[in-house]
Amino acid sequence: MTTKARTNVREAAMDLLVTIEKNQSYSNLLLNHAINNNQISQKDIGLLTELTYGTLQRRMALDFFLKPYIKDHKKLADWIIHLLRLTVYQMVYLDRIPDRAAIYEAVEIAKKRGHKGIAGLVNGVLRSIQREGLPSLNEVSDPIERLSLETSHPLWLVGRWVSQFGYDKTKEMCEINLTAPMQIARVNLTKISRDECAQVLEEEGFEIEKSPIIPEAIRSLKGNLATSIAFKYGMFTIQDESSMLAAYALGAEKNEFVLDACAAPGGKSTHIAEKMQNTGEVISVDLHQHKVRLINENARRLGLSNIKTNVSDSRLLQEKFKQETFHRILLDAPCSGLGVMRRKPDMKYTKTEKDLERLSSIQQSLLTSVAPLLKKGGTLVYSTCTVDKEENEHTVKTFLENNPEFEGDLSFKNRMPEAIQPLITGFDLQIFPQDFGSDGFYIAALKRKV
Ligand SMILES: C[S@@+](CC[C@H](N)C(=O)[O-])C[C@H]1O[C@@H](n2cnc3c(N)ncnc32)[C@H](O)[C@@H]1O
Repeated sequence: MTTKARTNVREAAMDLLVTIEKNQSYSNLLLNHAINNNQISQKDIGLLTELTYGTLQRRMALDFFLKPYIKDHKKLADWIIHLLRLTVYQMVYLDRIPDRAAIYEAVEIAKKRGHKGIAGLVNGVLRSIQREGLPSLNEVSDPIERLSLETSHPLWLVGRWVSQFGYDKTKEMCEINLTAPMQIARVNLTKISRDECAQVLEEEGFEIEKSPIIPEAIRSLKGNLATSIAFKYGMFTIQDESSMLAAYALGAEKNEFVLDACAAPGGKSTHIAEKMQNTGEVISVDLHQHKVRLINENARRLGLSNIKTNVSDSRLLQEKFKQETFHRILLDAPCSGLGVMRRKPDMKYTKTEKDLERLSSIQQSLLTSVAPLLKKGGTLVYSTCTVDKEENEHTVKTFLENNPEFEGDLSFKNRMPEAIQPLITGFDLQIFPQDFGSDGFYIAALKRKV
């Protein structure tokens, strides 16, 4: 890698970090945009991703390290702060980059983007850190505050998780959230077997491993599966293993009539439709036209003709469908997404406790509104990609208290993949990211009494 290319990558990472923070926009979307716009070479994509995600992931710890060396944080332009964070990230967490190289590159960027004085300041701060070392996190005596800083999770969230799940589980979760997630795909069994799909991808140059958890899932050890020819031919869907469990819990059978009430972009609808072997009908509803278009595109790519989409507010579906219409209903509710922080690290700093309260009331009203559409004896699955008792257990408990014609479905364990069954004791399941390395996810299976 030439020095010039490296400078460009760091500068691109710095610009990305500025934009992500300013616009509070999604890091994954902006990263792809930056790769295409800056014509980042294939071999530099890895470094750009690592620098951007790593600096975002570790932001609070990096600020803790920088604090004694910056007199007035507020006086510095945003890009200088991001440049300093980015460089300290390399110095602390990336062994393969020598400190002097990281500092040299930062000073060059500061010269180019600012003036001599700024370059001197950047050089001074970084050289002092190199000479005097980092402040120790052991100085923080409160264990919750220390964990929050060490793993860069907001204090309110760490405190909330500790009170809900205990310190040890929270620590494991915060630590795994700092690691890069694997890319997982669900093979479209209506088109091809898992073995055949793995072989096709290996012939394309990917390195594939079979999921030990989900019988139709594969893991990509090398390469972005979305760029494969097999993807274009609809042989698989990119989806996390935890998300695949929702269709298992629902257990839809051939020729049934199924509602997916919050369906876009269609990850679970298409899984359900595949499990029904392209028979029956899946009604896939979402609030937004542009998102519903994605469900249609995915269904087309996968060759599934048993999905019918509908742009609606699912709280109003009783105006469109008669009571007791569906054999099964999935409500994969809008949620705080605390289970997918590894994929969207910027989210850690934008979510607030208020968001969780607001969501809990939306989830409650969605559940109450779709429930009457279920046939007697039918199955209702409630799921979220979050780890929070208010949005999960509490939402379901309140629903059951107010709707005595529903009960927990204890038989759902038998429908789940074998590897998951030992985790299930009742009618619901909270998956933590540290359980299998998959996303944090919650599923509750309910039944309408006959
Ligand atoms: C967790 S995402 C669904 C992911 C989807 N099930 C999948 O597997 O691809 C939640 C979805 O709910 C939709 N949504 C939010 N409020 C809604 C409402 N009142 N009615 C219908 N859809 C809603 C959002 O637009 C979002 O696409």
